[in-house]
Amino acid sequence: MFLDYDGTLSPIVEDPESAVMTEEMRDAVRAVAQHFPTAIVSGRCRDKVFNFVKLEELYYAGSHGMDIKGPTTVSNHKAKADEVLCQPAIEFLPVIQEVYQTLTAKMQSIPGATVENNKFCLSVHFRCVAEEEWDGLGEEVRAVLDGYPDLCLTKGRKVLEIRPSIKWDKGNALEFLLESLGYAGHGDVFPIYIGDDRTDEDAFKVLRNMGQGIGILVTKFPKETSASYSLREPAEVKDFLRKLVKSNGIKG
Ligand SMILES: O=P(O)(O)OC[C@H]1O[C@H](O[C@H]2O[C@H](CO)[C@@H](O)[C@H](O)[C@H]2O)[C@H](O)[C@@H](O)[C@@H]1O
Repeated sequence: MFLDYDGTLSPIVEDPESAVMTEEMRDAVRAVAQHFPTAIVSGRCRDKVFNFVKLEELYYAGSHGMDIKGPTTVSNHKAKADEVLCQPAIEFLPVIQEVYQTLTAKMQSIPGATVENNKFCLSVHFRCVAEEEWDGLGEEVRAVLDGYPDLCLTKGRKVLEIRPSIKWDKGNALEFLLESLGYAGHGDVFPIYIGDDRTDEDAFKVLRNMGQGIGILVTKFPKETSASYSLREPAEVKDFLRKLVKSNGIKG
């Protein structure tokens, strides 16, 4: 089971640092993880996601999959429990931290703008910035990045994301996790990936190309997607997780 942290497990809030996971959601994820290897995949940094979720039995893939670590405790399921650590963008760490300092200084002049350090990537949030300032903010960010051709810029929901230009996304993270679990090439494995973000499409595509498992997009509105199913909001994700545990005759 693969879960995108933001949106599927936690609603969007004004302050990115104030995201939380409800106890009910934590219980639902804990129950699933008792029986199926479970990973949280997020654009946020791994430590932060762990602090929101606080479940040691999960795999965590932070920084859009560029920082993957296995569980620190064992679960009931029989998945391979070898130590897992994968950081394909490790050599970018100094440059990302340098750009973080520069952008933090630049964004001070734009009320409401914040720069989030996600270790192997950065997020410049403009959710709280006056709309007439958005273009100027984008230009400032692009001007900083002109000096760093090995970094790229993408746009999310009221957020600009800066990442190393390597071919590694949430889809690669999903493939890496399936391989680490010893599931690659096993036709009897059914991966489920739940996500709400544009960046989750890379993982949905992996499942579609494998012809195995399902991608579930969390959205209130119809959207073009490579996912096979949809759920409307985190509350429906929680119910789905509970039903999944029950339908397997497992006590959650
Ligand atoms: O991969 P995800 O777990 O979906 O993370 C994507 C981004 O999530 C966070 O941003 C989102 O939440 C913010 C606060 O609620 C909101 O302002 C923003 O619009 C959302 O995209 C996180 O802060 C980013 O670093 C992640 O990249």
